[in-house]
Amino acid sequence: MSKLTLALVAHDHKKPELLAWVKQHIDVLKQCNLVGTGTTGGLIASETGLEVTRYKSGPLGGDQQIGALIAENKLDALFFFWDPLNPAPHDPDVKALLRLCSVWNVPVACTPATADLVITSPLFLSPDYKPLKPNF
Ligand SMILES: O=C(CO)COP(=O)(O)O
Repeated sequence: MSKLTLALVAHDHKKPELLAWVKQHIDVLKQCNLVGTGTTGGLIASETGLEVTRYKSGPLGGDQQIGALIAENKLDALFFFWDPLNPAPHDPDVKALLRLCSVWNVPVACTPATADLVITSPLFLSPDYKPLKPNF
């Protein structure tokens, strides 16, 4: 069975929440290929020992690199704890990344509660479950 590829991304004020969530679900996450934006990926790798492929930091293009994975059908889910209370200089990139999840029907969780529900779904690791992909 091929491993799922998951992206982990958090804005600065949300990084502690994402780190706590990763630690809580480490047994499932260990079974997946993990990618992340630069700072988030580095933090998760150093704090948990998980292997994380790191792209550029979000403001420097990391969100767009993850968006490219989605457009190439190489990402199975995005866990993106974005910050609703602080403006980001790269807000258009954030919006573009979330938009591509909708375009390509990629599961995206933006809060710990949603992320809990996604990762504990019986469908999550099921080899029989493949989300429908649009037929462009
Ligand atoms: O800005 C981000 C997502 O929009 C995250 O980038 P970092 O992981 O490099 O902080």
